[in-house]
Amino acid sequence: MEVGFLGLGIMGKAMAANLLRHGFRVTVWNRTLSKCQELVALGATVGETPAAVVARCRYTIAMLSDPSAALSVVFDKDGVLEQIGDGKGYVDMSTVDAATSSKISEAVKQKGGAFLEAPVSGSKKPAEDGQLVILAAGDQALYDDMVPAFDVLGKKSFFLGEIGNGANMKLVVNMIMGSMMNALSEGLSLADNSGLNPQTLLDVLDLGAIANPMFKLKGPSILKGSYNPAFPLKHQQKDMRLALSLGDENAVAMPVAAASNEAFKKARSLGLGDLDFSAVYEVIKGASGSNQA
Ligand SMILES: NC(=O)C1=CN([C@@H]2O[C@H](COP(=O)(O)OP(=O)(O)OC[C@H]3O[C@@H](n4cnc5c(N)ncnc54)[C@H](OP(=O)(O)O)[C@@H]3O)[C@@H](O)[C@H]2O)C=CC1
Ligand SMILES: O=CCCC(=O)O
Repeated sequence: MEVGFLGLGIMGKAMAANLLRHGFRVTVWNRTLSKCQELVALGATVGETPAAVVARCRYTIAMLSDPSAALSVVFDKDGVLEQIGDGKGYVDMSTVDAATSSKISEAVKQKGGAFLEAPVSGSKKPAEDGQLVILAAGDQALYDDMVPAFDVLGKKSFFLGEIGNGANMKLVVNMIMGSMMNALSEGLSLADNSGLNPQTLLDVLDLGAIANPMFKLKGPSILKGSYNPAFPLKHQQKDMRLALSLGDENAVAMPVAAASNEAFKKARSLGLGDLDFSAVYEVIKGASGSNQA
């Protein structure tokens, strides 16, 4: 199977490499074109523009930072829309809001193409290991065509029906995750400021009812002050913002998420946006005057 891949950031690079390892022929494009070279070394071909990739491939996947990037790659000059048409499918796996996804879907369909939104749960390591959870919605025939690729990229795919359901599911999941990261950070800070050993707190958490892979993975690196980005904080804040907007639309009160969003915004304002989202701990620690170095 031949696929195009647009966007070779933390996630896109790992996902495209995974497809290549599993025998897919992959044509890649990235805004910063030089980043394509690592994938060329693994056997990829480069398309000079999104349009060139779509012209070459029946199916094209995108993994881009945010709604503005997702729209730009489709609608701008040399974008996806210039070459999408009958018999071609476009699959956007970026985390965006339903309105962005619908706009892209309508435009692609108007040109005769098929569109699927398919954001993912899981970060850099699951992307490298093909262990993502895929939250697809939109064109069911395109979903069926993409199953071989989704089986390589993920451990489980959901088809959630109409456009917007995948985007919204992803935003709900990340809203919960962002709030949990804030709760963990407050807990670590409280333990530290109460004279407890934060590592012992992590050990206790890991044995109880709220044990989870995220606390287990991020807790120890937070205590080391190590925030090498797997999921950049600026993207987590974008997801909190989009989830809160979904809450506004549906009149759902989300005070916990709103407070968490403030902490992520503060972290961004302090220049922590490119670090891992667990760096929000630095804001919470700072606010409480932690004892920890
Ligand atoms: N990292 C993670 O753990 C996860 C991330 N996600 C979501 O996946 C998406 C990608 O995340 P991630 O790989 O971490 O992000 P990165 O910041 O590492 O990569 C972002 C990608 O988007 C491209 N891009 C940004 N702006 C534009 C633009 N205006 N036009 C064209 N391309 C653009 C970047 O190109 P360039 O290289 O030129 O800057 C890069 O390829 C996001 O929506 C994120 O929320 C979902 C699950 C997990
Ligand atoms: O959107 C990013 C999600 C990160 C994760 O699921 O670990």
